[in-house]
Amino acid sequence: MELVGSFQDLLGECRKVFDSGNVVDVDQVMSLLASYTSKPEEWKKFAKFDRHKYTRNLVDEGNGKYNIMLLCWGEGMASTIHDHSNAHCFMKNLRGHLIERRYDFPTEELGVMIEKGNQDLKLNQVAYINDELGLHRVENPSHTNVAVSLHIYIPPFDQCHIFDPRTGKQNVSKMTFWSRYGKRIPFQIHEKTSPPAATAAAAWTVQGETEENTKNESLDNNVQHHPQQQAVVQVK
Ligand SMILES: N[C@@H](CS(=O)O)C(=O)O
Ligand SMILES: [Fe+2]
Repeated sequence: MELVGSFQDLLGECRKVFDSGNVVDVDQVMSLLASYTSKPEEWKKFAKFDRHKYTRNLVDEGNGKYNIMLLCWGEGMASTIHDHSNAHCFMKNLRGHLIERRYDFPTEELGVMIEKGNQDLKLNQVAYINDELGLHRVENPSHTNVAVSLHIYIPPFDQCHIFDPRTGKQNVSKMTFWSRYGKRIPFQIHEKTSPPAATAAAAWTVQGETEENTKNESLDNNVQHHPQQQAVVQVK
């Protein structure tokens, strides 16, 4: 495969590939993503960070067929264990270092979820997951550097399941964009789709946290690198 020259070219190539049929050739898309060398000046207008949680920034709505977005991870930020609503999920590291941890769907007998493998996603590396391959969570392990990843979801989805790592219980999490096409989305109040807090509360306890500061029903889940500090909890 030829090298993709720029971020804009990559978006154009994705459009061609995904418009050309209904079958997703995973290897082809992975090679396409791998062939682009990240240049921050080409994508930085989409990369908008928040202090408290990782952000999802829409780059291309893909004619309704797929979504391309940049995810911006502050120091120590992470997602919690989640699925991808039966979509294909491609990701590529555009900046920094990320770790992807994988899990199986919990069985009927719920219990602590055990990581079945993990991979480092170094700069420019590409990964792929779908629900048949299992669940995952992603984290920026750095205390000092931010990270940015490009994600492609085909078909697009706006909610997924999140899983309590201690019990395997699942909840629905609505997913939103922090910005679209480089423009910040005005503050919105989102209806909660999850059951009452009691069921979700347990989902977010990271080692060392108290129950009180863990009521969080969203997909983001900051890693607590400094046990002496309290983890920041997003309140929607
Ligand atoms: N799938 C997650 C990001 S990740 O942790 O893979 C999302 O779209 O927000
Ligand atoms: Fe994911």
